[in-house]
Amino acid sequence: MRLTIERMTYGPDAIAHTQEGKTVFVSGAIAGDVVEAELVSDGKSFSKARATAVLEPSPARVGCDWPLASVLGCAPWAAMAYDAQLEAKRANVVDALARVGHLADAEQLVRPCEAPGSPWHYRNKAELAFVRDGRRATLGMHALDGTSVIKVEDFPLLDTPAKGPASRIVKNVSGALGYLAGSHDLDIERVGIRRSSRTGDVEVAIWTPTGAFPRTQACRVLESVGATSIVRVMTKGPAKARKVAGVERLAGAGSWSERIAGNVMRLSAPSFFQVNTAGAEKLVDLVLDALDPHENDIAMDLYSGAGTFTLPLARYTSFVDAVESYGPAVRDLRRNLEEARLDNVDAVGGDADREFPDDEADIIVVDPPRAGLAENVVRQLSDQPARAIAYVSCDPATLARDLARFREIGTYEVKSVTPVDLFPQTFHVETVTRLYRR
Ligand SMILES: C[S@@+](CC[C@H](N)C(=O)[O-])C[C@H]1O[C@@H](n2cnc3c(N)ncnc32)[C@H](O)[C@@H]1O
Repeated sequence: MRLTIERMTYGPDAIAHTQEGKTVFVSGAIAGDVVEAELVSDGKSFSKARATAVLEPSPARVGCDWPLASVLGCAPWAAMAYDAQLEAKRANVVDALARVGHLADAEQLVRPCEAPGSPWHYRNKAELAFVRDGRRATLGMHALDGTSVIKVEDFPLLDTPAKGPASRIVKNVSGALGYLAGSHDLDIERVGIRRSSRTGDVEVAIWTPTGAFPRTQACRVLESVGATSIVRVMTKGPAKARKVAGVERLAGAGSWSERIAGNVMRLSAPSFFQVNTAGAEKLVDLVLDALDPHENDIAMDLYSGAGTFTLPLARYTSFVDAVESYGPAVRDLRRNLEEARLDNVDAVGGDADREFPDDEADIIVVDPPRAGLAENVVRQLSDQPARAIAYVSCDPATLARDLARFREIGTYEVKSVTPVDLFPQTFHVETVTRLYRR
């Protein structure tokens, strides 16, 4: 079947229509391509297809030096020129606001997509799958089709120092664990690598179930990989709802630090931190710009994590109420505040809805996970006297739903939505929305 690709979805696929007008989600193609495609599934309202040949390439089609980009799930848009990626991300945000949030002025609200860093080598973190077949071990990434783990020794999305052992960290860790697997029953679920070219910190986190682990031997083989910290994160519970049971320091610092927006943040392996430091710094800029903090202000930071926005807000305001539900992140936040000598923050561990601060805030930042804000959090925020709310979101659809709820209640007006590209070569997009009190 010959298809002309119209646009990208908020996902790895692109969209085309058959001559009869049926929507087809096409993998392996980008907007502007004309492709030959084979049907993968044919549903009632839409079909799925896979491009088998590019008949006429899109003007936005570019070559990519990384051969694994098209097979791994981590760079599904790598065949698209970077400018076209930014435009497609903005279009997806407009589409979500219009379709999900029914915001008729979506096109006017959404600004051009910001591109704060390099389109490659931007990640401070690599998450690698570990699979064993007898004594052979593979450290790699899941293939786009989810059927296998492909060995990865070079990961060009990872921030890479020019020299030193840390420049080959993925290859080094792969070699070390492969060697160890030859003589030990290694029950490893995955391996996380965090690296900062700003602080020089490199952390290797080995995720395993609780129970026996050859820690002495693991330390010995990992000694020369170039890490400043090696930890074991122990997990328990059923596969789909695995919980962190504890973090054990195997060697070095036992945590990882990053410098961002004039602050140093120290993080334990399971705590959230944006994978793109330059991008996170742009978010801080946009949030501060939206909130315009004054020294007598009371600020609120819901879903604060380890303090990306809490620390700058604490420097510019008189007091910050921070709420974060994940224990290790709350501990990181308290330690980061202590090290920065900031004592004007109440760092509360708990759910943002149940632990919603009693204070009346002047300015508020919220940065929830993909699920967005609980309906009651929107209600509680709408009851606040704050002059401005900055809503940082990583999911355009839940953002759209929440903005529609803010509009319905009516105390806050949506002024603008700025997309920020923290995840080049992928469809993911972060946004900062400004809401001002009417
Ligand atoms: C997208 S992260 C943002 C963290 C932080 N603002 C940052 O930029 O590093 C979302 C955070 O919300 C936390 N979280 C998830 N559900 C929550 C809830 N119901 N109440 C409070 N925090 C929650 C997560 O643990 C995570 O740290």
